[in-house]
Amino acid sequence: MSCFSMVITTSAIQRNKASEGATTHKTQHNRITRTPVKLLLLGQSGSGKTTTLKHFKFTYAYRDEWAEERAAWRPVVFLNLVCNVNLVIEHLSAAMLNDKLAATAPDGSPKDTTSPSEAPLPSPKFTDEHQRLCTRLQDLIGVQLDLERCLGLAPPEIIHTAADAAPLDPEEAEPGILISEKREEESFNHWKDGWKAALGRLQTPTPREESSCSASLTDAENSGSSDSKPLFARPVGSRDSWEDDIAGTLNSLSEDIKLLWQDSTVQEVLERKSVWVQNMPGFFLDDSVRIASRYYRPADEDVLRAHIRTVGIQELKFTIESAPDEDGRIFVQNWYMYEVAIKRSSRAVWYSYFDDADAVLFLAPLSVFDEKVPDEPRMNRLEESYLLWGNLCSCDLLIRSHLILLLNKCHLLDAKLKRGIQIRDSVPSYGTRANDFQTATKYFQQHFKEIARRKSPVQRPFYMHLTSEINSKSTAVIVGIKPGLCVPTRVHCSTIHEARLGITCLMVEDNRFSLESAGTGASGY
Ligand SMILES: Nc1nc2c(ncn2[C@@H]2O[C@H](COP(=O)(O)OP(=O)(O)OP(=O)(O)O)[C@@H](O)[C@H]2O)c(=O)[nH]1
Ligand SMILES: [Mg+2]
Repeated sequence: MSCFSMVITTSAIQRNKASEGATTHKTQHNRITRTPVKLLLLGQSGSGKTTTLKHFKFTYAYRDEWAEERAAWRPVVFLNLVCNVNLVIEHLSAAMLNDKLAATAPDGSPKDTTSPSEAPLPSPKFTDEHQRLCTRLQDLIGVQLDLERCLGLAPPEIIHTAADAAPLDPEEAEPGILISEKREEESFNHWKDGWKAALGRLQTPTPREESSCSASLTDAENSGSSDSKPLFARPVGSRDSWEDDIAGTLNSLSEDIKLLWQDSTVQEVLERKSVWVQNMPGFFLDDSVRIASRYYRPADEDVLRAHIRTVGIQELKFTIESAPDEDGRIFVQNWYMYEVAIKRSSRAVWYSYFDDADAVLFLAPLSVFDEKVPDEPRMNRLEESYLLWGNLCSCDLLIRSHLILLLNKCHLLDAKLKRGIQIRDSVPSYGTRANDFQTATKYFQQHFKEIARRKSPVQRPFYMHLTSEINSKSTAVIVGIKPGLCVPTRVHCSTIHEARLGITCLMVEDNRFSLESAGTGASGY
């Protein structure tokens, strides 16, 4: 079976979008429709699933479609920035309070330490200006609530209580992972009709779907409607007016936000608490002045960097066409991609809905090796990825699907290691290996490979890539699963390349094309 992948850089895509009008001979050619491709995107929260979808949308949507989508992300960027500020203020206020308490304590000693065994550090130098900043920026708490309400964000995920919880699979039951299967199923039932309706739409294409190249990022939960929706619900009423109100508030606080983020004491407070805001999803503090300008409109890069948590299933459809071959044939192929944001406990229910998936793209961020799963403080995030990956590999229902493992956020991993963060402190099995990028990625790759070997009911190949999904200079997207896949005309490739061994990456950079066998990827087994 042959497989190949295509890696497209953002800059190349933009150039190609600029020349969209160039393909004018469609009607004179024989159009041959190929079997659709169905791709599943899985991975823990924040692993980069939506970002991957955005890459595809960015690649295949017409300019006006993308422009509309991009504009719709403006309030999400606002929300991300406001959350960044509120997080910083929270830590600053706590540190100032701690400082005050220490000053009034009988021995007058500051309480801040880097670790209990270390001597107390001298207190950071707080001034009245810090207090004033906290006061002036406190309006942003209300702004955050307004934005969340206006964006129609879903309530927090189901909270698993010990009372109604039971381990799903005794083999997998680990301390701190008690999950209510019943409540997950209720949640699943809430949106699975949307999934069925989505399938219905696939069977009766709308005129838009029949057009030569269309893309729509829709929310399967609301798929009873034929309109495509952006990734979140828009509020009723004049969107421009509430967005502009928020833009006005941000604009009036722009200078304070900048002062806050550039303040050395604030940086010291965050560092002591090991709060790396810059590594968190949706970090925009370095761009606060630009974003808080009254006429701000998101750039493509902002959209890739913005984060809003996906609930349920997101669907992206697009059609790609080959360039006409010598016989004047144009191959047309529909692609359906689904981001599945469901807890691991409900996999038994939902896997059956995807058993015909051609491939599963599993995203596992490597930079999270020292982070905990929110709401499950005893679980390491890398450990969660291992669990999810093991579940996927062992699933009989998905046995026919190709597995592509993207070890994502590599540049963040590199940055953490360069800051001196020791992997062995969070991953004891790492032992005394060198704490560098190469050794670490080799170790993590080996671990994922080993899980696949142990858990797969039958031995099958899978493909592994090191990626940075928001780094447009490196791997951006991977497409192309089936033999004979159409190569989109938009990237001006007229040849279909088949890989002899595993995955081949088609590199498109600065108008130059090259094929790289496996690139940063590696096959399993
Ligand atoms: N620095 C960095 N950030 C990334 C990378 N890939 C994704 N992100 C960011 O990580 C955040 C989360 O990415 P998403 O694509 O929304 O993650 P997701 O898997 O869809 O998350 P949920 O919908 O919450 O399950 C976003 O702010 C992205 O911009 C990466 O390679 N490097
Ligand atoms: Mg998502």
